[in-house]
Amino acid sequence: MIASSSTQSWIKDRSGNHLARVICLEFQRGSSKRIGFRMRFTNALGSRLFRWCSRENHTSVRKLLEVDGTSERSKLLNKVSVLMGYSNTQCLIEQERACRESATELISVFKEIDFQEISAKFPCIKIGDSSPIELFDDSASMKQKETVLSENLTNFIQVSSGNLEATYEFSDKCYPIGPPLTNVDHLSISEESSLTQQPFSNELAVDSDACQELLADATVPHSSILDKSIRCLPGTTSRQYRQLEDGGFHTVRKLLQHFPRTYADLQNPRGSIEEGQYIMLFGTIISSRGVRIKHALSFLEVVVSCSIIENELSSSVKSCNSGADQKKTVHLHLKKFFSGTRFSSQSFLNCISSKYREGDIVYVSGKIKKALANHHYDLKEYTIDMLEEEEQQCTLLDRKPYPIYPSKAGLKPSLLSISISRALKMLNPDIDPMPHKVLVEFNLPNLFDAYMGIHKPKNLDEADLARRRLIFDDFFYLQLGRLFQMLEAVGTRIEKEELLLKCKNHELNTVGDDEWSPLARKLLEALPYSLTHSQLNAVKEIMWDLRRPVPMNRLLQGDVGCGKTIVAFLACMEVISSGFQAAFMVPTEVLARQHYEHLTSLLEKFDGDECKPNIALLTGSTSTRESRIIRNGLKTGEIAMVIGTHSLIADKTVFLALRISVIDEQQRFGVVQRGRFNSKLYTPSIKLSDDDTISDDNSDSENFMAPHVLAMSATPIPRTLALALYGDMSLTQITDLPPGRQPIETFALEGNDSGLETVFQMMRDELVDGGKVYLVYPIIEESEQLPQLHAAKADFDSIREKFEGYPCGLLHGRMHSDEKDGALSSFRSGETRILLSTQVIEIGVDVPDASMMVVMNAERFGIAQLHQLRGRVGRGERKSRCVYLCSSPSALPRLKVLEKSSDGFYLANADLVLRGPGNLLGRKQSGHLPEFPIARLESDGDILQEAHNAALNVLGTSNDLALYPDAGNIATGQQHKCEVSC
Ligand SMILES: Nc1ncnc2c1ncn2[C@@H]1O[C@H](COP(=O)(O)OP(=O)(O)OP(=O)(O)O)[C@@H](O)[C@H]1O
Repeated sequence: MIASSSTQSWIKDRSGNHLARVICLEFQRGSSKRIGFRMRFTNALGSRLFRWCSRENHTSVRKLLEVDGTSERSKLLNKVSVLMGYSNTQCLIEQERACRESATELISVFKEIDFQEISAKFPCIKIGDSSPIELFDDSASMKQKETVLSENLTNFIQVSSGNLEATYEFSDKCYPIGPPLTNVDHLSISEESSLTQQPFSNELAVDSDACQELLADATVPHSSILDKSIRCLPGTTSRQYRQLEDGGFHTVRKLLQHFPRTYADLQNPRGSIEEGQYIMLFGTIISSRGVRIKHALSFLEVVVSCSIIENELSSSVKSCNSGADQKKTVHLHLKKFFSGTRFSSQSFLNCISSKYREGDIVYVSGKIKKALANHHYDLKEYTIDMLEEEEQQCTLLDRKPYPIYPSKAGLKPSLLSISISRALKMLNPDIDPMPHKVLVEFNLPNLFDAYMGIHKPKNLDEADLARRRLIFDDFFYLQLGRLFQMLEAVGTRIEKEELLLKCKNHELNTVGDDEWSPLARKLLEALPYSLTHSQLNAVKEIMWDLRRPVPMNRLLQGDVGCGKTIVAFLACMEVISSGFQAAFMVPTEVLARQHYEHLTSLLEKFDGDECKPNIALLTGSTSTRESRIIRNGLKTGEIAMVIGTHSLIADKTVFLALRISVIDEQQRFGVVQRGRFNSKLYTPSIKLSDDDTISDDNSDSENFMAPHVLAMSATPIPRTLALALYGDMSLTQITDLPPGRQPIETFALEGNDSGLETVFQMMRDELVDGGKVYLVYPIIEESEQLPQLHAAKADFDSIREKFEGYPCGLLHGRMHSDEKDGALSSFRSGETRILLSTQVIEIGVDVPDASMMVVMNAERFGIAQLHQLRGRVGRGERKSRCVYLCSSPSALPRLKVLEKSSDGFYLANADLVLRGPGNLLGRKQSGHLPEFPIARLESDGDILQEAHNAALNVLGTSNDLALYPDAGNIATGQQHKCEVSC
């Protein structure tokens, strides 16, 4: 295959040192000819390239990877080496070796430098992959620093090759200050990269020894113990080291940051064991055997005996001691089947069964299936953790919470747990770089106690406090980094202090309504209502952003029905008034049409046609001919604003001069889609010809500026957490509802016959009174698997019969878009009075006089979703009602929460409380915050606020952090944490 020049430059751009090392490794393994042990090629090169090209959608490289078979893989290595600029693989390997020899030399130079002294003098912050930001910027110390560094490094730089200099970044901007060991590790032992294997394993041993010496050096700051290679863990075999490194655990810190997913209660639960139940129990192995069933089938059976307390009331076994606790022993059978002749040999079976010794204490979890004998159960989909270390068994005896670790990269939780225990033993109590004052002020444990508390808690409170501290760290360094970067951009001390004050006070920068553009003012006048106080503030704030010569990136957040749409429309009018274009993207066609009709009706009220902007609607169901006309209009600038769905991000949609993109309900769009939308909007809009003068007073740079982005969301997120969540987005919140809104009366009822009858009567009353009713269903058609669920289509006829005289409509996702629009507009116009719908109406649908909603099988929806659905009623001045019907009484308590409150924030928290702390440290809960492994979106806003305040205080007392010499260590040592780009 002849690689194109784009493939070549693509690979060159990414090759760096990593790829060269991977090639060496693969080559070494693939050509190993040890007798009886021919090592195979690994997949490291393939997986690395594959990850890159899938991320960047590079098809020609992907094709390059489509090789298999040993000889093919050696060809692949050769090909990639050539693309990287070497003559062949051999040549690459020789150069790499030379490089490593120089690296050993570098280590000896490092040894002579007093890094602690340097880093204490010149602390720096390093966030993610960014270059270190120096915290000391006065020129005198700069000179001093340069002298120190140059004196120490001149020797080395003279002997090192250019290649090496580039690799280790000895440039003016990037000094090897801060904990040097991270860099030394980087050179010799392992990298914080996801390389699956290390090349030159023999040489590694040499480098590793050299590094161990360095690590033991007394000048090393304590916190850098955390950055030691895991190869310093005592009692770990080299196979385990390899496994851990392959799993991404290269340093002690990485290992300690593998947090438990939950804690098991060491008292086995009370109650009875039931079929299908998922249990977690401690017990003792009483037998383990490998059994051959036939020549190619065998199984391993481990029997675990567990003792549980069974309460008389919940027991199926009768006892004469009414109400007393009974201790009962149950036997759990854990079976694993093997097929294949090589798994049926006696030696294999002996080997696997000997791994589970009689008397070993284990922790098992899985699903219960009754066995034939009394008190015997099969455990399906099980996991078994051995409590191998004495310490773990003590935990059991002391009845402390037992941490359960998630597996990672195929590593057994037991290996992780043991390695973590060993890492904890190595920790020093003074590893904490956080200023002591901060810990006292926010009542936080130190880092040592936090790691101990999260991995070996004495009780759940201690685990929770530890978790708090670790979340605080994540947020604190992020805030410190961000604020510090902001301050760096500002010149004098007074300006810096002013900026900090502004951050503390959230001071508003606004443009008064008398200064708005004529179009925005006309739209304001056309409204049948006046804006609420926070709507007005939001518009003023946005207008201020729109006037600045840098692109706005703002999130407009407000509860359902608070009136975000008009705020966004006004922003669009402002840019259209200056001759630019606006794009308004929404997640559904129904919503796009609704916004389009709403805006056109407002524009119709403008006097005189000449100033009315040209608005278009572009969705997936717009006909090809019409789309072509609209796209052409956008390209020529004839159309000033387009409202639509994903079609707006299609490649063929090109704008002449796009200046603002509004993204409604932005959480509905994936990050990738949003990114695509932004980048798409950035490029095509710059194609202006020489005579395309948009506005006399716009400079060229303004015309070529990327568009402003205004994202809208009704998701109730605490302000502070939203700041972390949406990175560098500014936040505007609408906190009040339009006047005249009446609270929605809410009822949660059981959907049995009498419940349904009550609801139907309420509906009848509402219809007689002139209201309109939504009936919301979880599914469209009846399902055999879920017979308890009501279905929209199936109920349609019976509802029509029941409410004769009141026309009914049907709306669901499988309908054609014309039919959907028809159903919604009939309901809006009053032609139909009852609308049977699925949750397609959840987002944004606005029928102000809809006055009642009934949600069938409400237990199928989340609380936030039910709150959004309820927001479809009560959008006008009419008193509205909402009824949640559930199919089982057990769901009622959850729904009753909605009866009590209509505050989105309160409900988000209540949801959390109701779900219980269960998966306390689970990643799932923090789905929105991938950068923060243990922070929870719903509950940890206050920690972020505290971290924000702490960072402000730290920078307030010392703008350049000179008073916090440890800050350099803080920041560099914690660089892995601040992976969010700032
Ligand atoms: N200041 C106001 N006074 C009276 N009515 C208003 C005001 N602002 C908006 N409205 C009306 O309130 C209703 C809801 O507004 P809008 O659709 O913009 O809400 P939203 O914040 O987008 O809600 P959702 O998140 O549910 O989509 C609309 O009918 C709108 O015309």
